[in-house]
Amino acid sequence: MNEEFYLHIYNKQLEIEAVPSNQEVAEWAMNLMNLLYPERLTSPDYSINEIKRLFLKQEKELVRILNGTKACENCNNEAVARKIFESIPELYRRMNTDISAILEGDPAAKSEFEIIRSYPGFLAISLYRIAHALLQAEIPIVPRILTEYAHSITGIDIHPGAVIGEYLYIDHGTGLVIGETTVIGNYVKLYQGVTLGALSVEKYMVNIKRHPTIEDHVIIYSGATILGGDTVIGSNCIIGGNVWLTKSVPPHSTVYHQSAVKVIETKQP
Ligand SMILES: CC(=O)SCCNC(=O)CCNC(=O)[C@H](O)C(C)(C)COP(=O)(O)OP(=O)(O)OC[C@H]1O[C@@H](n2cnc3c(N)ncnc32)[C@H](O)[C@@H]1OP(=O)(O)O
Repeated sequence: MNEEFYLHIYNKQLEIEAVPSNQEVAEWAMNLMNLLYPERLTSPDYSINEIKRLFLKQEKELVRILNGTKACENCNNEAVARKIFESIPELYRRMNTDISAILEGDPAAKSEFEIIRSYPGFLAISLYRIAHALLQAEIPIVPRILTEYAHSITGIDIHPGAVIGEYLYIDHGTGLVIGETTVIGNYVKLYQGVTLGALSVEKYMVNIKRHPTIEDHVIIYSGATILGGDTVIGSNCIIGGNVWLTKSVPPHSTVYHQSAVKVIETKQP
């Protein structure tokens, strides 16, 4: 490597926005999850006072993260963190609706404990819900770091800008992508490989609704792709596996391809 290369890296350092490391952001969120769901820990036995102290510690840690985020240097970070933590009971209530949706919808789910401990869908939704609250408080960059952390450990990519109702059920979830301007109602079920995306992706579309709206009680089976900001999947629809949809669908519809698979028995020699 020559001097020019080292100089290039050195100069890049000077331009970098001060933002706490991705690891610090992820640790903060996972510690919050451990507090909200002590089922995630081995035999926790905190007193009520210790629980209060730990929540306060998390709030202060958020202030520290926000103070380290240069783009937000004029924000009142104490007030922002206070507001976020005041909304934690409501976030927790919403997360619990997601647990109920999984427990009631998935024949393989045996208990809340199992969902809290092992379901990637629940973890991804929970981290999205925290990130969405941070985004609503106009905190820069940190929400996206958080959902991309969730993406890296679960394979589920939910943009923090998506608006998602209660009782979201994600089963398996690997390869699920929910774009920035998606709107999802209540009691929606999503399976692995579903894409809620933009019809085409161009930079000028930055402030345009590019991703679909999914109304209440819709089931979208594995591998389905639903595209476009004007595409509305009406309530109580079932979208079959691998369906490719760029148009709206009226409520109570079932959408699936006709099977193109032919099974031809080959004669034994
Ligand atoms: C681990 C896990 O289990 S994760 C969950 C994975 N499972 C899924 O994602 C389920 C996906 N299910 C589907 O897509 C279903 O077909 C549904 C729910 C949309 C519709 O189900 P049904 O109304 O029962 O339709 P049915 O099974 O009778 O199919 C009717 C015909 O359409 C075909 N068909 C149905 N869905 C599809 C599809 N997604 N793609 C291609 N062909 C399909 C069937 O093969 C059948 O063809 P045939 O008449 O030539 O035999």
